[in-house]
Amino acid sequence: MEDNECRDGGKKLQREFGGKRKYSLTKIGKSLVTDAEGLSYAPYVLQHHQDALMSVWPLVHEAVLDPTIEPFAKVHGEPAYSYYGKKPKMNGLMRKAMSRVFVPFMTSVLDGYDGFKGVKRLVDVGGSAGDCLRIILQKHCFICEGINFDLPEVVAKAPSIPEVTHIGGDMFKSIHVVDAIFMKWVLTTWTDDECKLIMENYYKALLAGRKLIACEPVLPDDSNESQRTRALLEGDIFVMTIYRAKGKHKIEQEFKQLGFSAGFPHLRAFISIIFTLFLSSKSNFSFWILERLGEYL
Ligand SMILES: C[S@@+](CC[C@H](N)C(=O)[O-])C[C@H]1O[C@@H](n2cnc3c(N)ncnc32)[C@H](O)[C@@H]1O
Repeated sequence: MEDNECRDGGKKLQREFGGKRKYSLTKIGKSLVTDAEGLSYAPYVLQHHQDALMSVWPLVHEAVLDPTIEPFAKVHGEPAYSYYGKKPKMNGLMRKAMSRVFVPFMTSVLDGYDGFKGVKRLVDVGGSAGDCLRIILQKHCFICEGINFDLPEVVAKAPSIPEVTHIGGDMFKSIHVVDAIFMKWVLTTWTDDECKLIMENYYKALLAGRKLIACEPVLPDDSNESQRTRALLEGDIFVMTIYRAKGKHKIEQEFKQLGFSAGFPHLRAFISIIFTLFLSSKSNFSFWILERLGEYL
């Protein structure tokens, strides 16, 4: 809560309660309390402050000086994805943390975007435990089958979800042929060359006229001091430190070039502002709808 808000709130309460000082939670404090939908930011805060992550931050400068250094792997001897896969407690906390982010995110996506129409088989690549897919299938009953595609060790622990098949694999090698590919928060952890490789595999897996729906954070062209830009850049630094030193957030033009180089000449961008991400800040996600050459209207 801003100082002014605190002072004004304090005065108001003193008036209302006959001069007696009363205390209440600030907006940020309230976000840590479980809401009516059973969600809270508390696991998100706890997840970001786990020892395994905190011990990596002091090495962030090394990754800036030399991007071949992976701070997480240097501290723990292996990359974050495989490390998390072996730690059920950490994985569980991350899932709880992410649910506070992806439930409002997916609700906002599905309220504002109708591009799933006509899709019968959908794959969520890097879908983790399949939670996003569950929300998509609940809203869009016309989708007959959802495939949650992630690393074998991740899907091995995924809970059973009606109409969802969990498939373990490697998106760098191949993925299943479907009507549409959904992907959220995946490209941002890979280099441009790796992103291109992933997207070329998607292109091969998609039949003519089908599409890739990519939901990724998009940086503004020019950096500024706004809370939104700061939150996006903070996400970029988080990825660099915890996941991949070479992974980076991109601006719109970079996404366009990437899609084009992987064979997707048509790109539509939908911008969604997700108010609830990163506590009080507004965060800007774009959905990049990449379509196969000339075959999709
Ligand atoms: C940042 S998480 C995003 C998870 C989910 N899409 C979301 O938005 O909450 C990236 C996901 O990609 C998965 N992943 C990493 N490497 C992969 C690979 N080679 N093939 C398939 N999935 C992979 C990770 O296991 C993880 O679940």
